[in-house]
Amino acid sequence: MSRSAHPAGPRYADVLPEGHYTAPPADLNQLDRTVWSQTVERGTEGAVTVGGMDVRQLAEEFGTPAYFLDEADFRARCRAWRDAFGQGADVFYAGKAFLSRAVVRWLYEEGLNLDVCSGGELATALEAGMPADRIALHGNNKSVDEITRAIEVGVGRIVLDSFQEIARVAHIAGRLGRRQAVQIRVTVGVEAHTHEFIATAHEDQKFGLALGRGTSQPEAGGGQAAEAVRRVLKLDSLELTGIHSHIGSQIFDMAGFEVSARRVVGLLTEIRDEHGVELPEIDLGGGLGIAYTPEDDPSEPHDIAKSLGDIVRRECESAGLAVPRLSVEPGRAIVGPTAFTLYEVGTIKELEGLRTYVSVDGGMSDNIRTALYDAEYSVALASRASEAPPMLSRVVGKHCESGDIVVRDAFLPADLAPGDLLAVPATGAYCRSMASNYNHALRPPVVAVKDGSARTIVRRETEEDLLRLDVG
Ligand SMILES: Cc1ncc(COP(=O)(O)O)c(C=O)c1O
Ligand SMILES: N[C@@H](CCCC[NH3+])C(=O)O
Repeated sequence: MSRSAHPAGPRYADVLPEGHYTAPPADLNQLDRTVWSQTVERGTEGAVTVGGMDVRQLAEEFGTPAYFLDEADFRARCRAWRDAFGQGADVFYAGKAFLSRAVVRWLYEEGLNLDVCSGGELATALEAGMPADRIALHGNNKSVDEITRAIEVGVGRIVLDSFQEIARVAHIAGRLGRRQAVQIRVTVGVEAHTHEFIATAHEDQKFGLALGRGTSQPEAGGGQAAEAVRRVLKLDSLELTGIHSHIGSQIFDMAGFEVSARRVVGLLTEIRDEHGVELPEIDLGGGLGIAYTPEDDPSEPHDIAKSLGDIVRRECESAGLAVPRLSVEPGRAIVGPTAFTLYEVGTIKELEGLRTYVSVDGGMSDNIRTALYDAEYSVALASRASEAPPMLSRVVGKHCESGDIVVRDAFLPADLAPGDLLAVPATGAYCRSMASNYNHALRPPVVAVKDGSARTIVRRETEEDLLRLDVG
């Protein structure tokens, strides 16, 4: 079989999307530090290693596809966020990005709190020993059971998302004889520069209560949020501790967070003026972007902490407010860069003059983000180095959909062959947690690697797991 590389030059530009870099990287074997976790490197035999372990050995032991999570990198990121925000602030890891018992223990040990948004996430957190007072419960439609369990176990805060929920949480807390600490989630009217499906602070969407007038509750005086504050302050079973805003996800531009901070402090000022109450907390949510390709340039936790801290302090000083305790909820920025997915190449199809389709043994069931958000990823030949010329490739999965794409446009060596291993970096967030059983795929394991040893923290599904649910 002979496959030719596409000639460099204008033909790449003809088939690549506008804005995509058209020149292949100078060295296909080089692992760009911006997208790989800290212990990943190419070993002396040319294969990629993580935590001192060779991917060929990992594939042998754990199979493919599989997510390999660099535990040292995860812990280092937790510490970086913790240290950047310091004692005067709280970092809540957003469990929706990826949650397992091991992760909860690492978070606990590294001094982070946890944001959960379902009964399942809450159960995982509690089972792994996260103290309830370090847990926040989110969600735009929490069930009565979820609210009841959260109050019974004593979660540190519930973030209220609608007028109905104010009444619901108050009723349940009252029935249980508790006074529950709550924040109110507001939409601050910022258009975050990210994919439409993951922007959450413009007013026309399902989350939060609008700072502006809003449309569904015309009776709400100065906006839905102000009305929510009035209602909560009247309820004995609720203790309003702060205001919450989350503007979206995979955001690089800090300007949106600054506007959000300014508007949230503005609401605190209005609350002080109307009710004579100074709320002690604000939460500015998560949403900080990570590098999926070498072109992405995310901010460091230290710079994020400084920029958010400065703006909150400045706004509070000018309004004459005591500076509230700040919290943030990074999910992707902590776990995203810590893992890569390892696949085995199965079939390769060259479409003359267009690109080469490289099919791997997973796909949209282990990474839905490319199909869902047009997300961009990088990919590297991981089981060996190669001196072959670059070949414009599309890495696709094995599912029955032509949209089943893992990496839309990438350069791989032209001598790629079935049996080679490919690694896709930055798949720690929203890949395993959004994985599905489409086509009855078995969801891959998550394997933690550290200091030359590897252990499964979430095991691979089996056909028995699938059939156990099929009780017909
Ligand atoms: C309320 C809330 N907090 C935190 C996050 C975490 O976001 P990210 O993983 O982008 O940091 C999300 C998800 O976007 C969210 O909805
Ligand atoms: N799941 C999305 C982000 C949504 C975050 C949760 N509010 C992603 O993969 O980018």
